[in-house]
Amino acid sequence: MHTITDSWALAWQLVLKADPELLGIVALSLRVSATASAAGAVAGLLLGAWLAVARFPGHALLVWLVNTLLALPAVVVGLLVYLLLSRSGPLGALGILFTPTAMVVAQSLLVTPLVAALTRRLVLAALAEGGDQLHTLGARPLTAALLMLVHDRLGVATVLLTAFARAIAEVGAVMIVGGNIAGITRVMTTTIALETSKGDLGLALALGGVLLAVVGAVNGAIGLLHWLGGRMPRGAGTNPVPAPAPVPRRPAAPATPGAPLVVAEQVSVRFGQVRALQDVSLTLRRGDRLVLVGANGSGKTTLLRALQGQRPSTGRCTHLALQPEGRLPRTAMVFQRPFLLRLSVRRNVLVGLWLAGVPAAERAARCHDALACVGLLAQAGRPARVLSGGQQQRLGLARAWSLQPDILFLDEPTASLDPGAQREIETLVHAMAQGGITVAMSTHHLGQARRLATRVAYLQGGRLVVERPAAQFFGGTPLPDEAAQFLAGELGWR
Ligand SMILES: Nc1ncnc2c1ncn2[C@@H]1O[C@H](COP(=O)(O)OP(=O)(O)OP(=O)(O)O)[C@@H](O)[C@H]1O
Repeated sequence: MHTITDSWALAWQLVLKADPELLGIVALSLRVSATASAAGAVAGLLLGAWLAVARFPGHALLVWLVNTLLALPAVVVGLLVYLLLSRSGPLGALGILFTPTAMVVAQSLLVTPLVAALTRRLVLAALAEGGDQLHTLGARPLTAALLMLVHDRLGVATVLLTAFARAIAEVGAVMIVGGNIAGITRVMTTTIALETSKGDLGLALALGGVLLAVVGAVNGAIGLLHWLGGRMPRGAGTNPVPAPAPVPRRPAAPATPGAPLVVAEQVSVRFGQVRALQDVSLTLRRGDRLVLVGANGSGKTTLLRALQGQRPSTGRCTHLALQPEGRLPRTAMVFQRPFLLRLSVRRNVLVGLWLAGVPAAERAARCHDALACVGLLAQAGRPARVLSGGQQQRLGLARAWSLQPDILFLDEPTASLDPGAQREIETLVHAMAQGGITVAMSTHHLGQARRLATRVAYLQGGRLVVERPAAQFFGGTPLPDEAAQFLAGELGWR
């Protein structure tokens, strides 16, 4: 017990005295482990992100291997690197055995599987939340995975800190490939091992305390940076939100209204045993504001996604060239809860433009116009995730509108908004449609469907029961029984 209390006092003395030999050892420990962590981070982050999205024969085996290597003993890594770098080994000609470089190599190998395994889990969790939405924005799987690393920077920092701690605390690898040469390869852990073997347990424990203090200081510095980052001014957060500006009209193209843009033929979608859509045939025409209605689970979202381009199980959805432009229509999708990256409002729009391949020179202006159009210009510098639900949805619309879509798909865009925010979104959608965008959306609000739709489609159990011009759908023309009952039930309050 005495040894432990004495060792704490000794640790403080060592730190306060700033002993030059100790400082040299601490500096080398930091240099070796920080370099190894950086090298392991580059390899591990890329490997983990790739493993999260890649699919190939043997993928599961590789994931298993990486996860198993988490338990790789440092001594084994040391021995392997020793055999590689020793004079008779394949890399012996490099002459780096018993140098800090060899220690960096060994520790990099040790931390790479750790970074890769943790990164893969982190990316998978983020993709489960927002992968689909990044995909509809045009992100390829690996791009989406790498974007998630930017999105979850705090998670990545934690992974890297874990790797650094694992590196600086290991003794087996650095002892074998470094040789514990005083002034050259002696680091904190090898010094502790040496003092232990000499029987100076108090000094060994004191050095252990210093090592913990060093890691604590690194940890604290990262926390401080994060805290300072959070306090940086980020634009006018408390400014009153200006009302949405009138949506600028697109340059008037001599469009052919009513020309077919998307033709769905006998489209069925299955999820395992669930038949989400059954033999749906539908044509979306230029200038339509098609609104899908139906109970929960009736297939509205699935149909919107199929119309946007997700491959159905059977049947087909064909996008036809715009007339007279002669090119395929551009599409964008807005979801009930837009997935926003942990970046500023402005950067969220810019990332969407980047993913869509918009030239860099155009992005800033298009981003500015889009934020102005939804009344979020004053919030451009704020973190997107601190916006209110209605503001986040307007940002989702701005991101979609900035892509200059010909068809805008909106999946229950006002489902979680208060009546005021709902009206704001409706006004924007209406204005975008007036500006020449064809709209297909789903909603549970029949009042909204009545206000926005030019055509209404009613789905039930994955089947398209009826599709009519809005005036006929709501105007008392006889409807199939199921649709009539739905309308009567929903509009019973009238
Ligand atoms: N990824 C999926 N995996 C498994 N089943 C799914 C998936 N997506 C949808 N489904 C199922 O397909 C059916 C149709 O779902 P969909 O989301 O299209 O309906 P919806 O009309 O949009 O519902 P809501 O109004 O509640 O959003 C449901 O039974 C749903 O559980």
